Amino acid sequence: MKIVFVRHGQSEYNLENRFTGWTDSDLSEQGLKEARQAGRVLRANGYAFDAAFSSVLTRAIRTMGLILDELDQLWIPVSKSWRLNERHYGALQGLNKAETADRYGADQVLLWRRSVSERPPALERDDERYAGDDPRYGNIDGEVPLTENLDDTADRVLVYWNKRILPELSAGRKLLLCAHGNTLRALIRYLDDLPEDGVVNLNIPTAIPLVYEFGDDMKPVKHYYLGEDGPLPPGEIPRKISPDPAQDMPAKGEGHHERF
Ligand SMILES: O=C(O)[C@H](O)COP(=O)(O)O
Repeated sequence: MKIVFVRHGQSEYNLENRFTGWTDSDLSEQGLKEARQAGRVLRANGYAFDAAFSSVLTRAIRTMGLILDELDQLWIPVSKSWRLNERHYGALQGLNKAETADRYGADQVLLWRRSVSERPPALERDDERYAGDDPRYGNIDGEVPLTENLDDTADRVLVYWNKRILPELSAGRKLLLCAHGNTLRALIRYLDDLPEDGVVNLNIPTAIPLVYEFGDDMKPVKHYYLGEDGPLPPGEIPRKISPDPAQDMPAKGEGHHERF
């Protein structure tokens, strides 16, 4: 049983090095290319899907569409849920990451970005960035978040994983999930039972298909990133020039890859 995880291609906010979270920043030109390339990689490896899942944020939906287009599979059932949205970045949303580090210190910004328990300052409900009035969140059970840490994100992602994705996966359907850096970190932390320092050092590159294979007990047995010629050897993730410093961390920051 297999599921392919894909972080969306580079977004406009990624390009501008801004905290994004629930802001609906679309793919940049580069991100559009990356998403199509992810589709071509999957096609070159003979992948075809029975169903696909994404968040309700445009960058993930568009990435999913471009991948399915490359696979000539735009027709398969797709499901979108706010539960797969990026971690809510609170009042940091829209701010430049480097300027925020200058203002609050790099250590504080690293905690906001990578710790599992640290919540960024919360948004106020009267802030124009508050998502509560957005019709796409009309069916949310509970309140639209004002900020989240990685544990909060995991709580809502795992409800969807257990209720919607796991049953399809265990029925043998081949699935594609297009989501976000921190949504995928939260999910992978759970699937691989990563310790806290493992997840702090876990960075997910944009638009590189990450395959998870499961055994009959629905525990992951194997995972690997895909390149055009098949699974990439550990540590050989295509490194992209990214304006987002976290995506270009040296080997020390690639804890996840060491686990292959
Ligand atoms: O929401 C964001 O800003 C990005 O998608 C992920 O950002 P991070 O690397 O700062 O967590």
